[in-house]
Amino acid sequence: MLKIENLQVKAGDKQILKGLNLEVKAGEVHAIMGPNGSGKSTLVQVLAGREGYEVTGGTATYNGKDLLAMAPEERAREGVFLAFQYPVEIPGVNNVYLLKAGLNAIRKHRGEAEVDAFEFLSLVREKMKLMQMDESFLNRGVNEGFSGGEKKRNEILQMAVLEPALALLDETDSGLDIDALRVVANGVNSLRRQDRAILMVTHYQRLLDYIEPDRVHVLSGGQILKSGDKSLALELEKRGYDWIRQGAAAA
Ligand SMILES: Nc1ncnc2c1ncn2[C@@H]1O[C@H](COP(=O)(O)OP(=O)(O)OP(=O)(O)O)[C@@H](O)[C@H]1O
Repeated sequence: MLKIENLQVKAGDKQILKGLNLEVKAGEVHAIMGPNGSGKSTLVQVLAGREGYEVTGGTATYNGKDLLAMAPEERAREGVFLAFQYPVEIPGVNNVYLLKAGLNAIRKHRGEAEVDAFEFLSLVREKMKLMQMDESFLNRGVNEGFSGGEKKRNEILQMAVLEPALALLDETDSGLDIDALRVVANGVNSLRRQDRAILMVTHYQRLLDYIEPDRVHVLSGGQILKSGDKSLALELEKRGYDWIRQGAAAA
């Protein structure tokens, strides 16, 4: 579904990604871990099409298409979804409006009719129940005044309603209390499907106890230095990142 080859990305004067390779197949969940400032957020932001980054080399192919050549809204319509590390507040735009507009844009792109009001409401209610969110959140401004954890739940609610093909989650676990972590993980797990891929950035192995990844990658210094199964995350928890950096430098 997603194939990244030799991706090089700059922001300002800084070369952040320095030849990153990664392949994620449909049905798989991959975790990206790595030290602060290594380029994890940059990777998912560039895949989602955020402005401010310059791709200086390499490719990213999504379902056979050149992802980097697509406008951000085109990527979203084609099923790419990014749950932000720091979800933005959009005062004046209520949550239910955003969800409906997003869903209708995707349906229109697929040549489907707009969602029926009744069908939409029952879909949203079902997903809010899954995320253990009170319905009063629907009529509030998007993330406006939400607590940190509520914003993260709201990101997963959006994802559950929009049903993306490629979900990118940037530190969705940060700032969540223990119960909320379980709720968010349940929400993500409910979206695991053979035709969907999930790429999640996290610092903590504990998220991976709830959402079991197929692959774990260590991004350090702008490259994937090591990949493995979930046992790699346990090893990182014990040993940190230095041994990986040293191993790469020696190679
Ligand atoms: N616009 C920019 N101009 C200059 N440097 C930038 C810019 N954007 C990001 N960077 C730098 O690029 C590096 C990678 O940032 P990024 O946010 O991708 O790291 P990260 O791996 O997600 O870190 P963390 O784990 O702390 O969230 C950082 O050193 C950051 O300061």
